[in-house]
Amino acid sequence: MARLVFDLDGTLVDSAPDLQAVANQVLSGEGFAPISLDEARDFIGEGTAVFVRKMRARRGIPDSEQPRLLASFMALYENAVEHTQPYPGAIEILSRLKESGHSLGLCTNKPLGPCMALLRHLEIDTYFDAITAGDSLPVHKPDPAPLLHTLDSMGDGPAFFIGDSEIDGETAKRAGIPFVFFTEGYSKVRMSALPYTATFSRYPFLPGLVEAMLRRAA
Ligand SMILES: O=C(O)COP(=O)(O)O
Ligand SMILES: [Mg+2]
Repeated sequence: MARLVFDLDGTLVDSAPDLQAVANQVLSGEGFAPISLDEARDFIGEGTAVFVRKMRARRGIPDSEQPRLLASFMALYENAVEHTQPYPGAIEILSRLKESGHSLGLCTNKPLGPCMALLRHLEIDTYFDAITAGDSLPVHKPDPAPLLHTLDSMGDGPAFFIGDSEIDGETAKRAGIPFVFFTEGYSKVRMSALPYTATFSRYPFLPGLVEAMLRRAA
């Protein structure tokens, strides 16, 4: 059986509309124009502090405002679940993989508060044997520590990291874990630039892919 660690934003769920809504509430409170959904997608991947930094830069808001705007952002982000949708089939396939005996983990740069609020909202908070969020450790992805920390509490077995971005690819590479690339998320680079072992675009393809990778690893 495998240890399957998933990224969250852009991999299991499309959360960009919620991040866009939070950003636009913060921006409108400061008298600035809103950001588009594409901009929100572009800013996701390296955690909330980086999202807020990129959002500020887009509107020319000075660095000195980072702590204050990050705090306003976090307060609204804590329960931002309403506009987030799982990718088609993601939840069913997670549950099928779990029933087949695989161990599931989550390694995200989303902070633990909004991460858990979202998992509870989707009723999948009990699916995971280990969860490492963006603020669980002093470092976050692409540092390999969060991925290795997640795997540590998942027993034994071949490990795979399933994610949507170059940050995830880099994390997997530095941890020495094969990377499975979900192509429908928020990646900003060409696919050929990513160090992936396998790739999929639709969740129903994932169980077969996992079986094939396990056969190859055996
Ligand atoms: O919150 C982010 O910036 C990214 O989150 P992710 O690691 O789940 O993609
Ligand atoms: Mg992601």
